Amino acid sequence: MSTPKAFIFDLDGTLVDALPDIQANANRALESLGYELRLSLKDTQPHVGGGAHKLASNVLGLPMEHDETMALYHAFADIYEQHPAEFGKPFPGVMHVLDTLKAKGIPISCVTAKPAKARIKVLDQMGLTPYLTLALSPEDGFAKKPAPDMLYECCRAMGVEPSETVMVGDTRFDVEAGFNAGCMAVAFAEHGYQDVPAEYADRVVSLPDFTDLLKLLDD
Ligand SMILES: O=C(O)COP(=O)(O)O
Repeated sequence: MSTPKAFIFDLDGTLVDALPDIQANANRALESLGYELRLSLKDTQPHVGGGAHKLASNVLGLPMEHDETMALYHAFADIYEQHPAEFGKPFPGVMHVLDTLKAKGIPISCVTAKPAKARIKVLDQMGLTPYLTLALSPEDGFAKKPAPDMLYECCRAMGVEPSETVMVGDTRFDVEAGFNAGCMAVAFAEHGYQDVPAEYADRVVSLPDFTDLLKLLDD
């Protein structure tokens, strides 16, 4: 494999351990709407990666377009903006990887299902914004992962082709988005919230340690 010219990272479960913030904010949103239901970390984990609207639908067991789903989605997004990084932090190795890529002049972008305003605050508060050429959420006007649209836009902004770019994620949405975009490789962060989808196991670069990503670079 030739040396990648750019990297695109998923946010939650890949760059940032956001699960405790997602849990806390989902519970605040449920409480604000009068539900008695509360989520444990374990309850919350399977719902990360598909975005806040899908999380609301899954948690309530109601269709996406249902009024209660919409109300929980909007409450969650608003509350997340007020509490973007109470517990979460970058995973071990993330800052080293970003510093190394930056020092080598390799551009980096971020594509997430997270609501846009929450994403901006999370990236700011965790000190990640200065590393990124571009960060996008579906609310910015793009189809959700696994559609490749946000990845294409990031490649345009970074001045590279998808075939010169590595996608790094921790869910099926990320893996499929990377392959749908025609990325040169898809890397899977094992510190994230899901196991690598079995049918992709032999096609992804697995990262037991996040800094293994740097092995894709020439010295
Ligand atoms: O489900 C979420 O909000 C997180 O999405 P992400 O894994 O694409 O960052």
